[in-house]
Amino acid sequence: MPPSARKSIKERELFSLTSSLPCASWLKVLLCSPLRYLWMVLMALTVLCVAIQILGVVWQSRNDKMLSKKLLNVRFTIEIQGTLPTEQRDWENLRSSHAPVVEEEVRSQEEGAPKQSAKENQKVAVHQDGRDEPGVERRLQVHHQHLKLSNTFNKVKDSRKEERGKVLAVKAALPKVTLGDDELHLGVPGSVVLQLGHKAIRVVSTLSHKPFQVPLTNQLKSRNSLAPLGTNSVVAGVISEVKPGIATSTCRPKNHIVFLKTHKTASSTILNILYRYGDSRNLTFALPLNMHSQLFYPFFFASHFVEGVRSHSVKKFHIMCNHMRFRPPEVRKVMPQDTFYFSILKNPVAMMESIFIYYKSIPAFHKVRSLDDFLDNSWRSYNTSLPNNHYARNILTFDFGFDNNVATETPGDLETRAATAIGAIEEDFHLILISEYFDESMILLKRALCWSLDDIVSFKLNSRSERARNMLSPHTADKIRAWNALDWRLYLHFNATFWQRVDTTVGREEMRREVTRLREQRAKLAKTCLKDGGAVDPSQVQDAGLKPFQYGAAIIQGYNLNPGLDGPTKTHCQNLITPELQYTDTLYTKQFPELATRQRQAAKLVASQRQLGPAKVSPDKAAMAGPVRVREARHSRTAKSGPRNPNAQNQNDPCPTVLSKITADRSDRNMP
Ligand SMILES: Nc1ncnc2c1ncn2[C@@H]1O[C@H](COP(=O)(O)OS(=O)(=O)O)[C@@H](OP(=O)(O)O)[C@H]1O
Repeated sequence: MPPSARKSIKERELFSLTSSLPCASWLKVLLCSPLRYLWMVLMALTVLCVAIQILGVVWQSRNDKMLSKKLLNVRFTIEIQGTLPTEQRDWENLRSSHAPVVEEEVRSQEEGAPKQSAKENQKVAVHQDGRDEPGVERRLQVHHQHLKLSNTFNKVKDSRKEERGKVLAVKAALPKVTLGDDELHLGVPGSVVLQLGHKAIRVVSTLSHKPFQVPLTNQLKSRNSLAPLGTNSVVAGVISEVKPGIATSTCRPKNHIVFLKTHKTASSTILNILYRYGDSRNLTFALPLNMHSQLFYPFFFASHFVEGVRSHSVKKFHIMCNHMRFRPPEVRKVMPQDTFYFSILKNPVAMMESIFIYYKSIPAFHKVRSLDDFLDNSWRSYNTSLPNNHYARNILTFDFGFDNNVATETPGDLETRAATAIGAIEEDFHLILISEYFDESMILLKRALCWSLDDIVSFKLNSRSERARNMLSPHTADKIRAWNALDWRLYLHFNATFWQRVDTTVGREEMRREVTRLREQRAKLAKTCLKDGGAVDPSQVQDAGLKPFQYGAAIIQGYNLNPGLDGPTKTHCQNLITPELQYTDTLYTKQFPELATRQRQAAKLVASQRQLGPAKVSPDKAAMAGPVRVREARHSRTAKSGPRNPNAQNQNDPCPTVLSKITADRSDRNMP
């Protein structure tokens, strides 16, 4: 039907156009209908939707391809062993400055689907050995609390854009989680936790099919140019099997270790732990030259103090842990680049009480009647240029390699010096433990080194009998804190960072549980090994070879073994209670059998010559085992000839003549 006259000219034109078209009449109806514009819009939308769908399919298939490529290149084995501690150090250094940023990032990303993530996590844990582990949600939550930032995070964010995946976080030190007596190591320091934006599969693993380069930043550069932190950090791997929703993890025990053995801080107990660990695995110790018991303390450490360095007879050292005055560049000449550095501090108040008894013979303490007497008249009895007086003041600061004397009347100087020491220690050490929280310290150490509970169980060594202790008044405690102001600041700082670390890496609740397990294990061992269930006075120690070194006015306790022990149990029990000096000799003999024979012969010769002169050894000390007795004999002589001012530059190193003299009679043990 032709359009009516009322229809507009436009419609008429349209009609004439459509009538000429070779198409169906419904199209003509459509185009001429008053709703034609609506129809046209609808058609356009339909075309748009189809186009979007097609694009989506192409996009998805591209993502699929990338995901499978990525998963094929994820591995749970760290191929380049040496890089891990370096990475951990990165994280440690970066922690303070960047943590809030990453945590914010992690929070904002997790808030999107918190429940889903947790649920998936629960399903996804798998043990290093491949066993599925149930109930890991809580641990993974703990683990997520400790996500820390580094530049790596930005790097990963970039890669996220490329890969269209979703990076959840980069993590500093993935914690081990404990499952009964077993431990699940949730990864390695520097692991990347990925949430790939694909079908809700969450992969927790170490990433990278190619070297994961971390940009070198100021924070990453160590003050002493330690490892070029972050560079060449490679965590490579291949995943053999990917189960959707399965988290994977790994953590490799560290065995390159430096322990700065500070004085009167429970360091002999830690030394015993390290000795047993290394001994049972045939690791090589950086032992003092010529069978000495200390690394020529109180001289600043020098690499040639270590047996095997100058002779090049040892190619690689694993553990260095004898008393030394720390000097980082020299230590690094001996130890591998990826070495883990740790030490321990003690409250200077309790420490001073112990030191005063133990080192009563040093010039500073020799003539005073009591500790209060010394503190009140230190201006008279404390002469910095006399040998061994460094024991009397800020001994921690001294051991870490700093000047222990400070003018307290100039507070600015004190604060600057304390801050410098703290900064340097933070840079040089991965972990600082606290003697007052020994068991908690061991848990932190266990986690940091990726060791087992059995590795860190110990008995208290080098402890004084109750009879040789003095109560201190609050006033005396105040005086000690003022006198040892540098040590006090160190202690306050590292006590705080210790608990921060507990909170951020373990959590108080989990720490309590782990400490309980450690104590149970210790109690079990004590029942098996110890005759009297605990320590006894030295006079009651039956095996002279297990008698601890006695010094000053202290009465240092020892242990007796349960009768009837044999085989590996006896060896294990015996190692647990072997005092420092005896164990050091044993290890030296194991590492350098020929040198040890020669040293013993030389020592015998010196001892027999000395017998011609007046004997200066007390009956109690004379009853000790061979090596201890020899050391004891030389001890009183060298105490008098120790470095006069160990802080002076020319005292950094014993000069060759002094060294060869010391070497000849193995008389380095100025003080225990
Ligand atoms: N496990 C544990 N927990 C807490 N305290 C402990 C532990 N082991 C040893 N100790 C105490 O540490 C003091 C001895 O320290 P050191 O072994 O470092 O002394 S030394 O410098 O090697 O001579 C010594 O302190 P005092 O007894 O107050 O002198 C030991 O009792």
